[in-house]
Amino acid sequence: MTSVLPFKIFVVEDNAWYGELLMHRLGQNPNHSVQRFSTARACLDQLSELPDFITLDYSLPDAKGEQVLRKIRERLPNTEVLVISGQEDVGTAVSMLRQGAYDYLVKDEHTLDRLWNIVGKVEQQVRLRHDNNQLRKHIGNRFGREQAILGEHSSVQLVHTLIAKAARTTITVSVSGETGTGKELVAKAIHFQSSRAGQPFVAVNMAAIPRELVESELFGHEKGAFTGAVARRVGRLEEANGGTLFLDEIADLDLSLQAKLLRVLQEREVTRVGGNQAVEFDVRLIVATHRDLLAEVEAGRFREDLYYRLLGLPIVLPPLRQRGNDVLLLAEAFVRNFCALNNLPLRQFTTEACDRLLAHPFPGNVRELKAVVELATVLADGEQIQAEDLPLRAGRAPEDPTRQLSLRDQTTAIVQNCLDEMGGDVLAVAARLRIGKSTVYRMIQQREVHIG
Ligand SMILES: Nc1ncnc2c1ncn2[C@@H]1O[C@H](COP(=O)(O)OP(=O)(O)OP(=O)(O)O)[C@@H](O)[C@H]1O
Repeated sequence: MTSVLPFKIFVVEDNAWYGELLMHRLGQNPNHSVQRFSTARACLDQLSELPDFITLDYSLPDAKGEQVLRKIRERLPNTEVLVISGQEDVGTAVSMLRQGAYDYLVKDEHTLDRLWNIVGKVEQQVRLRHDNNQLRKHIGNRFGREQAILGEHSSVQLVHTLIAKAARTTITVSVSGETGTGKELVAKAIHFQSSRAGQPFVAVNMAAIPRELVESELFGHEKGAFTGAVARRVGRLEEANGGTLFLDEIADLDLSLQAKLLRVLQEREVTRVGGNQAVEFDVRLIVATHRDLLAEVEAGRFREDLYYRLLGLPIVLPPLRQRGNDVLLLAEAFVRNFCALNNLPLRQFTTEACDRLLAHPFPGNVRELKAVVELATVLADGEQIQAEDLPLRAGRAPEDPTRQLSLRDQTTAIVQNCLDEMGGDVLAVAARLRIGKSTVYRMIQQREVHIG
């Protein structure tokens, strides 16, 4: 924040003389814009002007300090309120501080100096917070320009539409897709397109944290909560407050922690490990997995209630091999960026190189494609990237988890295979597979398998 932006102060004081005194002192800083109100109502009516700081006389003609403070904090939770009282009363001071007052001053000969120091500190904090938000917005804009989700395939266009829809609200989003398909990119795009762009984006990968540390990573811990907890630590949920929490590889979360996460999400408050005070939080949740979460539910590895709590708006990222010519579009974009970044003359793919890229199954998806074309750019001798420059390893595309065969389909395939091998001899098949012959006969009767 530059010094040109005024720091807006409301002085709420019914004693005209004292009010003028406060205004005069605070107005000595040319960056301060100070307004005085002699009643609580007049101040509350003007809160839409978004003051940065409020000094509040405890005894106003139309309300007591507690009521006014509560109303201000409900509407402007980030605006600091300094209570100034004519009487020294420890009980009142404690109660006001508990309700979130920044400080409590008693009117005496030191009040103006103390007020000056406090306003200086708060102003610094507010300006820092503002700078921070500006920076985050700037990073967000850069993210938008540099980290665009590229692709013309209809499936990618649908992803764009869903991202825009998700960004308009705080709905939970569940992103699924094989490794390297861009799940984290989608999560960031939603965050940076949403009104939370100026707030934190916190990503946690469930598969990357040792099981015994997941709880304290997510929910935080108090000092001494367990061996090694040498200091209090704020959890990732609290860290993401006001912003977006991205839980990657959610299927790897332990069953016992799934129950705890569900509770925390439902109550919208979290208690640090070893602590006893619940802290409220406000986060948009985005989860991702490369597994079929419903299959995990069916297999008893993922809680059904949590599944439905997390499903929200599902976004499915298709594997690269199902995105047609997007492979070439992405490959060219990656080469262009890589050449620009390394001051290399632009390299083009030969027709054979394009054919090889189109034929490769890319089990590592976009991440693999990026690595392959960047290496090829380095390896290429001339201005063209030849098919031989592409370091493509022979690999099988991973099974699409949503298309995995059910147990029944697999049984049918095995029995059919065996029937074919044994020339339709039901008894031999039953003996070999150690299943009852009536099972095989029933499958034939129900036309699940056939002889010959
Ligand atoms: N459509 C896309 N356009 C441009 N870059 C992409 C696209 N999709 C993915 N990428 C890039 O591919 C890489 C992998 O993407 P990302 O990390 O988002 O995938 P992921 O699905 O979260 O991977 P994992 O399953 O391993 O966590 C990143 O460098 C990302 O920028």
